[in-house]
Order: sequence, then structure tokens, then C-alpha cells
Amino acid sequence: MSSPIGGEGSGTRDDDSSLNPSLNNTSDSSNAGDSYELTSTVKLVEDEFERSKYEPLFLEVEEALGGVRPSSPATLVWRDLSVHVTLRGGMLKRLVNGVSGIAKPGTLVALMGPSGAGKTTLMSVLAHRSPVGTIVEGEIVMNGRPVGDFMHRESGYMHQDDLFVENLTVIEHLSIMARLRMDRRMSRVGRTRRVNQLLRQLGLYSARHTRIGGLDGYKTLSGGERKRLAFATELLTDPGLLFCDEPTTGLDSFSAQKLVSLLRASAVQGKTIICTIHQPSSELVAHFDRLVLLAEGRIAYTGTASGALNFFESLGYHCPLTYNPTDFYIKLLALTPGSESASRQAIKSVCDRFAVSDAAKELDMEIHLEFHLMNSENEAIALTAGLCFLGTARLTQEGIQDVQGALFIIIAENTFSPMYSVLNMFPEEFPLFHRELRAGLYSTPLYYIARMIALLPGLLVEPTLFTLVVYWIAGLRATFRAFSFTVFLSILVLNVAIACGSFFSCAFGSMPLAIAYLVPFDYSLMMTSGLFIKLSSIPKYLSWIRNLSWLMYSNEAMSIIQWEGVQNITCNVGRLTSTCLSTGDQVLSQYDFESDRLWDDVLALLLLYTVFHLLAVLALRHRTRRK
Ligand SMILES: Nc1ncnc2c1ncn2[C@@H]1O[C@H](COP(=O)(O)OP(=O)(O)OP(=O)(O)O)[C@@H](O)[C@H]1O
Repeated sequence: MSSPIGGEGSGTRDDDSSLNPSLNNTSDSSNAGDSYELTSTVKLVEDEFERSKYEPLFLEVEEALGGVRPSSPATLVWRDLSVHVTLRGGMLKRLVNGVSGIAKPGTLVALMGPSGAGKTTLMSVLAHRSPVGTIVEGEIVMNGRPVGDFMHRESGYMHQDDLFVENLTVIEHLSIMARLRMDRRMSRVGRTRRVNQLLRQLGLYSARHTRIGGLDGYKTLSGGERKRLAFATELLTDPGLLFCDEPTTGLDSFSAQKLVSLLRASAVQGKTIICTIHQPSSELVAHFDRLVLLAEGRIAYTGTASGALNFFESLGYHCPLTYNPTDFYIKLLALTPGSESASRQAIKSVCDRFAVSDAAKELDMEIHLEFHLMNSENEAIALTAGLCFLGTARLTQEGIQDVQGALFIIIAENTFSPMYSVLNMFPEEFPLFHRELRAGLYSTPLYYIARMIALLPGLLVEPTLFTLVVYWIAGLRATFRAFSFTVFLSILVLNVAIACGSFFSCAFGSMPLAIAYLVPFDYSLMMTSGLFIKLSSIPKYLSWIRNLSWLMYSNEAMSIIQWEGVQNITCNVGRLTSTCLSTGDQVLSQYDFESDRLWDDVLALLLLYTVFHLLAVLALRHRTRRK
């Protein structure tokens, strides 16, 4: 039988009667259709190659763009993760012990450690691909969702032993996999383009007609090419998250370097990549953004490669100059035959010291924040908040506090979660943005504006929904003007908060640093909001902060809307109260608010919105120039 592939000949392709039999089976009409479609898909790929020879410009542009961005960026967070297996006789064996970590879009993470440290176990649990019978405790979430079967669709897993149908050629393998794995709604031309693109990106173009392996007398793929083919197979669906189990094992140093460079390039495009890796050279380690050193199922270190050197030096372990630092750590964290108990003691001490280190605290803070942001389900909070205030906002002395409380909930909910949620936006995208900026694809202000426009639907819908729920359940002033003005103000508040968060995000290179400065700032905003301390009693040297406090402006404006013109607040007869506030004006002056400042407050909010965005663009431009 002749090969289904036409075009130029290759010694490896002729006499190909051994392609997947189902694809050549003409007795079944559906299979015949499949076979026809596959044949024409492969043909299309070939045609595309032929054309691409004459399209150098297209290649250059694609190279400049670095291919496509992943369809969905993925943040994976795990907290207090322990993994056990049940041994014969029902005994439990712990393989991973209370491990926490985070992997974000655009980062390449290395899981390292001596043999038996738990790397493969941890990675398979994170990928939701652990063997049956594995008991997992702790939390693992991807983009806010606890991991589940969806991980098989939404993440790729490159196994250590790449198994292929050996007598297929590279292009046949990828075409079949494209057909099986890619979205069924994608057109044949779309699939072809993707295969074509991957072959070029992963340097497999010249080997496209080479058989994967096995058959005597034929040229077969090298180890490095096999790994790259396995990588290309996982990239077909363009997952945001990719797991690679020992991708460099069995490769010479040049091939290993080439493969890790490809992983790095994919990460720079926005993917999250987690690899287990065995004793990498210093050059390889330099490609990784984060190292996770495991020992005896625990974390011995997490952070940058240079941070690892400092951490171990702080414990008194100095890596000799002639030594590869990763070999040094792994030797240090391995059980030495004959003195296992002393080794275990030393490993325990390293892990304990890391658990109380600054790096571990920073990591904890980052993880805590991720979980906090994931858990802040807006509508659920709105409902809970609304129910707490159910019907309490009446025109009585107690009702005054309830109205002010409900207003503050609206302001706070539209301030804090959104402000912190954008903190990582710019540091995360900075490598890709910087590369595209250098390629002259757009300017800094244009990128910034596009980023903000992308957020816009959420910036309008979220505050509207939240206010809608809290406002009516709490029973705030039931007039169209009061309600619509409150919605308008809550949208404004959220937008100022996002502008402020964006400024901190652009000004600081990492989220922990941005948080370190933002937390004291947001406390001062809150304290000068008018709810906790009377504005007139704030010390003079601090009172200027209130000019920056959009919480104060919005609190004043929303209070004016609720209380303007109100004349009939009930005083409790028979109850000894120091003062009785019977009009709306008295309520406002109780909080040091002025009834004629409504439009001043709106203007101040608009001004803060503009200033924060301008500062953010300037900070971003400064960072790109500095880099
Ligand atoms: N199903 C199982 N039953 C019992 N012990 C297991 C099981 N799976 C793994 N282990 C043990 O758990 C420990 C961690 O295994 P794991 O494969 O995760 O280590 P690793 O760090 O990936 O090692 P390597 O680098 O050698 O692949 C090892 O001691 C291993 O023997």
C-alpha cells in the first residue's frame, strides 16, 4: 500500500503499510472518511510547508510575536498538601508532607530534589493525575477552581517515558494528535496551521518526514527530537498549564539546553510550566524562575536560584566554588547510605529553618492572598452583607449606624478585593509586554489603555450587581435618584481602586513588594474614611491623607445621597441618649460631612482616577526604560 502522504519522497515514508490500521481501513465508511480527512490534513500541512518557503516575512513576524499566547493563563496554588498511599496491610505511607506553593503564568518552575524526595508524586497530584489509591489532603486550585477532571483538558502532561507509535513519521503523529486532541470545532486549516507552526517553533521542520523510531534500517528521531515532539504534542491544544516530568533526562547537555530554552520561551509567552528535573547544570537552572527543592517529602527551599545559595549559606552550608550549586543542594538533601538517621536529622533541620525563613513567609503571604482573592465571590458576599443589614436601615437612631455601615460595606467591597486583584497583573505580563514593546508592536500608553479596556465589562457589571443586592436587601433610601447615584458612585469607587492597584502593580516589580507598600496605604485610607475616626479629630500632620482617600469622598457622597432632605428621624422616647439626631443634616455633621460637597466629591474621585492611571503609565514606562 502506498503512503497516504504525497509530495517529495523520503526514504522513511515509502512502503508505509504500517500506519494505524484503522486509518487505512476502507471497509468501514466512517473510518474511510476519517482516513480521507487525515490524509488531506497531512497534505494540507505539506502544502503549507511548501508555501511557507516563500513566506519569510510571515516567519519573521511569527518569531517576533513568539507564537500565540495560551488560550487561558493559569495560576496554580497549593496549600498544606500531604499525600499518602496505602501499603499492603492497610498501613499509610506519607510521601509528601504539608507542602505549599504557587505557579503563575509566565513562570517556569523546577521541582528538584534527590531521588525519592517526592517530586513525581507532588507533580502528579498537582496535575490531578495521581495513581488510584493515592490519598491527598490540602487544597489545590487552578484559577480559583479546586482541581478535578477538567485538568486533563486544561493542562498538558509530558511524561518522562514518551510513548509513540514508533513507525509513524513526525508529521503523521502530530496530524493524528491534532485531530484527536484539538477542539472539534476547529477547521482543518486551523489544525494544519497549528501543526505547521509547532514544527517550525520546535525545530522539527527538517525532521518532519522522519520516523519516530524503532524500525531497523530507517533514520529515527534523536532523543532530543523525541522530547521536542512530546512537547509539541502537549502544545497542540495550547494549554495554559504544562507539567513536564524529567524532560531532560537521557539528553546530552546541548539537547537539554535546547529543550529547556523552548520551555522557557513558552513560559515567556504566558504559560505556567512545572518540571521535575534531575540534577540540572547551572546553565539550565538559570532558565527557571523558581526552584522548589524537596527533601523527604518536605520543602527545603522555594525561591530563585540565587536566593537558594544565600539561604544555604545562612545555614552554614557553603557551596565550593568548583561545585555546581544544584549538585551541592541535592547531595546535602540526600540520605547518605550508612548514616540515614544523621542525614534525616540534617534534612529536617534545613526544612524547619526554611519554614520560618523570610522567603517562606513571603510565599505564605502570596498564597494566602491568592486564596483570599479566589474566595471573594462578590455576589455571595453581597447577599451575606445584605442579609446582615436586612431591613435595619430605618429612620431611627439605631438605623443611622446601620445605613452608614451598609454604605461602608459597598465602598469597602468595591475597593479592597479589586485593588489587590490587579496587583499581579503587570508584573505577570511584564516579560511579554517588554518583548513586544521592543519589537515596536505598540507603545506603553497603548498597551496600558488596552489592558484597562479589557477589564472594563467587569468594572461596570460587578459594582452594579453588588450594589443592587446590598442596597435593596438593606432597605436603603428607596428613590430612583438615591439608588442610581449610589450605583454610579460604587462604579467610580471600583475604578479608582483599580487605578490605584494598577499604579502599585506598575511601580513595583513583584506582588509581595507591592503588597508591602499598599497595605499601610490602604489602612490610612480606611482610617480617614470618616467612619472610624471623626475627621475633625485626625491629627493635623496626618489629615492631608484624607485628600487621597476615595473612601472618604465616596462615603461622604453616598451619605449625602441617603440623608439629604431627611427631617423625620425618630428619637427614642424614654431612652437616655446624649444626643438625638432628628434630621439628615445633623447626621452628616455628626460624621463631619458637608451636605453641599456632593459634586466636589465626585470631582475628587474623577481626579484621583486620572492621577492614579497617569502615575501607573509613567511607572510602567520608567520600568521599561530601566530594563
Ligand atoms: N505507590 C507507592 N507505594 C509506596 N511508596 C511509594 C509509592 N509511590 C512512591 N513511593 C515512594 O515515595 C517516595 C517518593 O517517590 P517519587 O517517585 O515521588 O520520588 P521522586 O522524587 O520523583 O524520585 P525520582 O527522582 O527517583 O523519580 C519514594 O520513596 C517512593 O519509593
